[in-house]
Amino acid sequence: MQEDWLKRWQDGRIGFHRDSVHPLLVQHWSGLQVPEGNKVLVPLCGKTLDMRWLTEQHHPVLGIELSEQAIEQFVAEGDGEVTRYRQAGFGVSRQGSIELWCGDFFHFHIEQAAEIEAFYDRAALIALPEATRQRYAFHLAQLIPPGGKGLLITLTRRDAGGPPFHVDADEVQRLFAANFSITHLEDGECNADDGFKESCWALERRGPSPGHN
Ligand SMILES: C[S@@+](CC[C@H](N)C(=O)[O-])C[C@H]1O[C@@H](n2cnc3c(N)ncnc32)[C@H](O)[C@@H]1O
Repeated sequence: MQEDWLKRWQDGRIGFHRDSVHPLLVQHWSGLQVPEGNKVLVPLCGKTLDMRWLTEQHHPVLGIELSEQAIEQFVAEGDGEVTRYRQAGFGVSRQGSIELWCGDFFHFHIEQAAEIEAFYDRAALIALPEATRQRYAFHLAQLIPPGGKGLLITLTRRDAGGPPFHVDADEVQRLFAANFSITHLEDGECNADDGFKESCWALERRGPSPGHN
């Protein structure tokens, strides 16, 4: 699966990439009331421009992406000096207040996530096959502190293909309800060509349960 993603970047088959900021992010981020200065985790970030928009809202961003090519394209398309260093087995590229960690999201652990307070997932969960989505939801919960908030954009589709994979409201509940409170924000329009329909969710990491030490 990881090889497939690297190959996609090599071949330029990146139809998921948008050349403008995602409208659901612009519409719903402020409603989460994430304080300025809080660092936002963007798992499976590709080279999304949404990360630049988040920095314009005064959030430092930490993106994690398998493909070095994606990261190189992102920084080349941006402004400003790039600093590169290694940390915890990842190659990190920093440009302004965006740091991009090159490697497997599942190898990024809580020790590296100390400053993360929020997250943004567009086309990360839905990029993963069913068996990996449970692991993703659990891993994400380990990285977000109690009270931390995030915006999640999922997708449903008429057929059974993927990626992007079909993730419906029941699955969002199944995956996240144990660790997050979930608010459904909006369903987008169904695209007449491919039958894809996006949905947007606000998640808030639950605190430790009463009596839990
Ligand atoms: C569908 S794309 C979405 C990218 C971005 N979120 C966007 O909205 O444009 C999924 C991305 O996740 C990356 N990826 C897949 N599996 C990964 C993993 N285990 N760790 C880090 N990145 C991964 C792929 O290389 C690809 O760039």
